[in-house]
Amino acid sequence: MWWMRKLAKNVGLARLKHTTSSGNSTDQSLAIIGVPFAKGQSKQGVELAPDLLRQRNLTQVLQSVDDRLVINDYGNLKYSVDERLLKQQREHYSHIRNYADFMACNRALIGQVQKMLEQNSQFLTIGGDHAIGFGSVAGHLQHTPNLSLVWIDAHADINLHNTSQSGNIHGMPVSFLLEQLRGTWQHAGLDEIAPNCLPKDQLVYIGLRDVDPYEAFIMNKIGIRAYAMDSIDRVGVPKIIEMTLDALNPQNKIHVSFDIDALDSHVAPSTGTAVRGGLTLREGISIVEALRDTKRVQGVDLVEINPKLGSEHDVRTTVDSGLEILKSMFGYRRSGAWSNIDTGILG
Ligand SMILES: NC(=[NH2+])NCCC[C@H](N)C(=O)O
Ligand SMILES: [Mn+2]
Ligand SMILES: [Mn+2]
Repeated sequence: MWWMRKLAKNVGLARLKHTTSSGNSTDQSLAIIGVPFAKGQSKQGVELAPDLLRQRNLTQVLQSVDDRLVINDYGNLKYSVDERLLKQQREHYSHIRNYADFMACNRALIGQVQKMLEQNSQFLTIGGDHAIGFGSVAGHLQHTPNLSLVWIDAHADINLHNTSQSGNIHGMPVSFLLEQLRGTWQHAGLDEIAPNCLPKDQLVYIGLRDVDPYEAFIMNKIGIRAYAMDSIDRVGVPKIIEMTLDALNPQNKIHVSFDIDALDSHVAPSTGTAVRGGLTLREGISIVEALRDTKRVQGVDLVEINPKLGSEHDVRTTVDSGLEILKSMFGYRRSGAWSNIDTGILG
């Protein structure tokens, strides 16, 4: 920040350390991968979000939050569908939409996430629709088997291929990840592409308000911790955060999968399956701040921003909200940043 440097110079300060920083570690690096995947649902437009966020200066925005963070943008993910996946689709999964594309994209993403974590301390996956939550979390699990997952969403996205009413695979990624549900995808070869999976007690949902009957049945049956909007109303965000962190293994790294539709449609209108009565932006920020403050967040997804839905103003509002969430996720403090300033300015 030029004015701080100028101030430092004018007052003759010996050294002006970091002006805005969140952590004390020196080698923090964040990998970013865009996944322009839109075949998990039927509306065109979500594939434009990664490049739109870049146009809105995603890297610079995150850099301004933490000037020591090294940010590596790996561009947008590419994938190709092979005959084997087409065969799986034909023989077992033709009743859901775009299975082969889903698997091809997520297979590529699983490899990409592992590579990024070998080279960086954290990663951010930008969707695309939430179907890519599978590859992002599965890749994370292959690198870091002891992982906890916080899924912030209006929806549970835990449908099985034979319970989904829409056939949209963005409503199913969690069932590919959970130890207790993977067996329902027995023709998908999951043991090969993603042997490590998530035990149900390391998953917490926050923000639910549109859960399909079969999803509720499944969640209830296997006992999944879910803080839907009604619990948030009853006990408030601080208590929800406390219960979430109590539930998760304190030794584990954390993956935060943030579906923009978790936020209320006033602050995030440009999304394919908007549901009213959601989190305020402040509640969303509070939640990600608390998660960030654990210093255990290693992977983050931001999905379902659709720049083709709504007015220009709607799109701006939605992207702005997404950027605020990411800022807080990666270190922004609403109270200001001061802890690393050591100038001797007050003598
Ligand atoms: N990632 C999302 N926005 N998912 C919405 C899913 C909606 C519905 N439960 C379905 O399975 O089709
Ligand atoms: Mn979702
Ligand atoms: Mn959703």
